[in-house]
Amino acid sequence: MDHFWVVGTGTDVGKTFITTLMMRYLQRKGLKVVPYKPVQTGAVKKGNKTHYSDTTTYLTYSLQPLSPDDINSYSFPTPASPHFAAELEGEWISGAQILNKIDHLTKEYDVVICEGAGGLYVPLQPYTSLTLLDIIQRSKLPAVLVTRSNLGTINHTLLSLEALKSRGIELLGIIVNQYEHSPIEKSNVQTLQRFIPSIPFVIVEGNRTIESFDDETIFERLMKRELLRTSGS
Ligand SMILES: Nc1ncnc2c1ncn2[C@@H]1O[C@H](COP(=O)(O)OP(=O)(O)OP(=O)(O)O)[C@@H](O)[C@H]1O
Ligand SMILES: C[C@H](N)[C@H](N)CCCCCC(=O)O
Ligand SMILES: [Mg+2]
Repeated sequence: MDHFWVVGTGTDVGKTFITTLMMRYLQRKGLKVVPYKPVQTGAVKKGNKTHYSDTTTYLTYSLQPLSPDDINSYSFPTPASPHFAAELEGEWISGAQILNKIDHLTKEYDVVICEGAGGLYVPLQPYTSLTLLDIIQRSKLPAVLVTRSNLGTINHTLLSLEALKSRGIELLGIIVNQYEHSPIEKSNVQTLQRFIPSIPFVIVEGNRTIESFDDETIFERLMKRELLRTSGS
């Protein structure tokens, strides 16, 4: 079975939103799916409770039971780069631990969807050059890139694609998120398609709920055959 990363051109582009949509889409195909957020930062306080929006979103919207231990390795309260958020807590993010976890999960689930933290060149440790991109490369899994639709996305998207290509990371597709149908967004998508002619594009509209995508097959053309095969098919 293919497992893959959902990565972004930066933070807040919609990686969790898209991961959740793809999780539900594949769960509805009868596949046993786990979203895995290796490192999340930025605790959300509600009253005397603290939670993390990424894993809370997975748990809230999953159509299958999820074990909290399976969906995350590191959580740090400061909304900052993983290397700094970990340092503030006196913690150390181990790349080997993340890769071992992914290996374990791929043996337990039909599909593992790994979500990045921020963009690609995100440091994981305060005194080394280890980045999320290194981990993605070492995992040998392909990636879906989530990008914005508005002004600035052309450069951010092409730079991110260059980074993936330079590491030999297979690109499954590009998801243009929070699309609002403006002329500049239409031009942005056409321009990106001109620069990246052979890759599937999926346009995801903004201001919609997770459930509102349930009956859509927007990910059909993204999914390689292996992802759609359910047992016995
Ligand atoms: N297509 C969409 N429609 C409606 N809301 C969206 C959409 N995409 C993203 N959002 C909302 O925008 C916010 C940022 O999205 P999200 O949390 O998925 O970003 P992210 O890339 O995962 O960020 P991080 O780098 O922190 O992991 C969230 O509140 C999310 O629910
Ligand atoms: C806090 C935020 N929502 C993400 N969890 C982490 C973003 C890291 C960005 C690092 C950087 O590119 O400066
Ligand atoms: Mg997220």
